[in-house]
Amino acid sequence: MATYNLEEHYLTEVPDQIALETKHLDVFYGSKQATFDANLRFPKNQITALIGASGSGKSTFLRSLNRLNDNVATVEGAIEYQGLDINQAQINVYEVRKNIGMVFQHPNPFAKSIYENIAFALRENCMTEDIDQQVEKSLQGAALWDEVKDKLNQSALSLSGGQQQRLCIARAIAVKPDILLMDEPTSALDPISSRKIETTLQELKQHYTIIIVTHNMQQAARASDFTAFFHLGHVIEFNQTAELFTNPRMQATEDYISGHFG
Ligand SMILES: Nc1ncnc2c1ncn2[C@@H]1O[C@H](COP(=O)(O)OP(=O)(O)OP(=O)(O)O)[C@@H](O)[C@H]1O
Repeated sequence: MATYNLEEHYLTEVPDQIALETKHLDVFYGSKQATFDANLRFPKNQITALIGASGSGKSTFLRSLNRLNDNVATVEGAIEYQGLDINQAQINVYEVRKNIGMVFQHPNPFAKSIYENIAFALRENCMTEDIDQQVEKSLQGAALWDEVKDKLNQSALSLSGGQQQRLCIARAIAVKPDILLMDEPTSALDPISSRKIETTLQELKQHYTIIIVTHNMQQAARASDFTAFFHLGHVIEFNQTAELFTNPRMQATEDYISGHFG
């Protein structure tokens, strides 16, 4: 497939602050290439949605951003964060993951109390000061505090799926990352829980840059500021979400967002 020229990615307004940038990112599983020459700039304190058909390389790309593909795939190209290429072998991946956190598709709280889920993450990262306060702050950030403040010692597994996912968000933000990666964080949840997380994202973006993979077009349109469209491993369009959904430049984007794909 031809490489698309995405000099400015069709952006109608180029954002002034960039939190993370990929340059010529290629990802291979053995000899099979899953992501081709991905050049994306993620605007700071904004939500960017990654959309595209199943198998188009969204998760592969997302997981590369905080080195979760180490030992799984070969990732070539640069991932620039705070002036460093964090895709270099000598970079400390634990430090990368502290700054660039991940929330997975299925809520995965530890089989510990609600409190311990967060306190444990803090201790693991040597953040042992004011743990009670940090636990409360993180739960408030994930819009869960009011629902759990009277049962912090109960098992996290006693929470509903939506609450568990917000606990995972609280755990991710407890260690004060800069960037939150989210891989279909609401796909296992009911619509009300999903909407609650979408609302939470709007609060979180004041403090974090968020990159979210979603299959839900309404969610991408409602919740994100920017959208990147992946097609057969290529990023073929990137723009302000409102613009991409109302005025897609590429036929493949139009086909996908209007449901004529596959
Ligand atoms: N661990 C792996 N080993 C080998 N191939 C993989 C692996 N993970 C993904 N792939 C392949 O890489 C390609 C991209 O997959 P990826 O999961 O990134 O797509 P996606 O757009 O996130 O799909 P979905 O929306 O279904 O999650 C697919 O062809 C997939 O089969």
